[in-house]
Amino acid sequence: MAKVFYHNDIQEEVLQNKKVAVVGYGSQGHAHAQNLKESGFDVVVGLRKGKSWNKAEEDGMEVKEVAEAVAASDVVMVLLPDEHQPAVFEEHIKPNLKAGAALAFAHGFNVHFKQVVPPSDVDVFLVAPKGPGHLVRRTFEDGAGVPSLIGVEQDVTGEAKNIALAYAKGIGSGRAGVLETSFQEETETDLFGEQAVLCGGLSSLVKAGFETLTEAGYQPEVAYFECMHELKLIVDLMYEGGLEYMRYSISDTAQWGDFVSGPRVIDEDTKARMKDVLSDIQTGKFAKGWILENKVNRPEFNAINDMENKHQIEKVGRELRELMPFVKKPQSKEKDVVTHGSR
Ligand SMILES: NC(=O)C1=CN([C@@H]2O[C@H](COP(=O)(O)OP(=O)(O)OC[C@H]3O[C@@H](n4cnc5c(N)ncnc54)[C@H](OP(=O)(O)O)[C@@H]3O)[C@@H](O)[C@H]2O)C=CC1
Ligand SMILES: CC[C@](O)(C(C)=O)C(=O)O
Ligand SMILES: [Mg+2]
Ligand SMILES: [Mg+2]
Repeated sequence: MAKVFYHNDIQEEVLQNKKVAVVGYGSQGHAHAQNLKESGFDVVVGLRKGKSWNKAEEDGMEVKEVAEAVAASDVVMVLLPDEHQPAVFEEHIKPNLKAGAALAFAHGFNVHFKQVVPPSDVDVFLVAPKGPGHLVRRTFEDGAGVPSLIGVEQDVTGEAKNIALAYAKGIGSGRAGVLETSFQEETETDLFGEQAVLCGGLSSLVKAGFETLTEAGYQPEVAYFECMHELKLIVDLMYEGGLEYMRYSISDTAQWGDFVSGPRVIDEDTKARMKDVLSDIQTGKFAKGWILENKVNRPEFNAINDMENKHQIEKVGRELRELMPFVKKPQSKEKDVVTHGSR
């Protein structure tokens, strides 16, 4: 089994006398900054003036322009959207990085695909939480945490791994487990997971199920509860006890249906297409396409996003969730207004 580091295995002194700049205050940024601060570390948030700046100040954070925050810090965690990192890095981060400082990321995309080339006199590591930023914060507040991967790309001080471990502990990941990886493995597995399973695969599965039922004449509300709402309840069981515990809780009829019909829906052809998705990630084809899409201001991204938000499952879901006050209002609602803002 891979070595997994937990809270008590990790020494945090190596980070205690250092200033940490968290650049960006979005999904990951607000969680890292607040968790690290509450873990007793000295944190400054690096931003441009605007929505996130105001939010970070309201949350009681010390906030500076990116260049100023970087110049004042020993560890610089880059938590900007991946597509904005190269420009901000060139203009504001690289010229202000102190020799011997550490440059850190929560995803290896830009370093692995050489969109960001760090100077040779700094440590470079990643601490990549395996969960959405809002859950990095929420689980921390609940006394738990989200697991993280750490990886070291450059180690000029000889302390890069220990700093990465202390950082991971500071955001709460020591409570869930910290695993060592490389930038390549983190980048490729993270992109694959979000495309084939967690986001792309799942949203396509949910929509296909909803459309199959509604096109057969069933009520959209019934289809929504069946294919979207109940998914969380089923996944919670998998999170707690794997497929086995989920299958223990469901009826034997459902379990038999799982065994005989699941492989009819997700079959060897699906797996072959998953392998194609993985191959496009490994060869850099996906990254090239995403970088180009951003260079031309995202026409395809925006068109698909508009269309997806108008899907019947979204409309019926909004109406039904209004009637379930116990369902948490998504903080990401703000994302609709701010685009990539202070979520
Ligand atoms: N989202 C997630 O849960 C996960 C993300 N990651 C990784 O973490 C990193 C951050 O992602 P995520 O948290 O989603 O990012 P967000 O899209 O939430 O980041 C938005 C933040 O970046 C700021 N920002 C954007 N452009 C600039 C700029 N030019 N100058 C200064 N600040 C800017 C925004 O400020 P403003 O309000 O001024 O626009 C805002 O504070 C990425 O590498 C991602 O892959 C890793 C694991 C999970
Ligand atoms: C699953 C999507 C993710 O990789 C994440 C929350 O871990 C991301 O890039 O947001
Ligand atoms: Mg990701
Ligand atoms: Mg991820």
